[in-house]
Amino acid sequence: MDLFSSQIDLTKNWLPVDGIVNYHGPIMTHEDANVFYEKLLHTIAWENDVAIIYGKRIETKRKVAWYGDQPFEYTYSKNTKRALPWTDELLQLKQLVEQRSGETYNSCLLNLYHTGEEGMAWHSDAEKDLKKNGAIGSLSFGAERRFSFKHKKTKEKVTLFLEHGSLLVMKDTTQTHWLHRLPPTKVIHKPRINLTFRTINSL
Ligand SMILES: O=C(O)CCC(=O)C(=O)O
Ligand SMILES: [Fe+2]
Repeated sequence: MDLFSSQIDLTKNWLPVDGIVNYHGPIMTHEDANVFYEKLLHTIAWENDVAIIYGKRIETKRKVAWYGDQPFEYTYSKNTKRALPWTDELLQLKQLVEQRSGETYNSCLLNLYHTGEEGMAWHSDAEKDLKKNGAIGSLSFGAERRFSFKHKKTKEKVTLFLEHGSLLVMKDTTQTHWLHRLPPTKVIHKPRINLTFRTINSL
């Protein structure tokens, strides 16, 4: 084994029980990650997300976009979106994430957090349209942010940092037993883009 090729153990499971989370660290050069970040910022059809909070329809500051192999309808935060056809950059990134994770995906949800004050609350990605126990490949660009898991029963927490150009893979029973969130923070002022590659059950 070449101990100098990588400091990161890809086989390490960050969850102690009830699921599998592997952090691959950056999977491209810093320069390539910069190019993808700029391209995604300018070519993705970013839209404000809507959420229902205490029965009220609220537009989030965070922006989202949804792409896929087919015009899948995907219900996310009680809001239905139709997937757009892949862009060149998204297809390249999908291929890279598929190679690195050894999984396949047919869709991608993108999130744009303009500053650290935008985040995502505790949730799991286990909507009925998503393949049960399917892998989710999460690519991050821009500001490095903290990402946390919380066990639904024991409330045990696990936290890691998601670097520019990095890949995190959540698989097995992770979504059944664990919540995850992107906590807001006042100390980060730069944007972050996250792509979660997923598998939608197609009819
Ligand atoms: O921004 C992230 O790292 C996670 C986003 C997320 O959990 C989601 O889109 O479901
Ligand atoms: Fe999620």
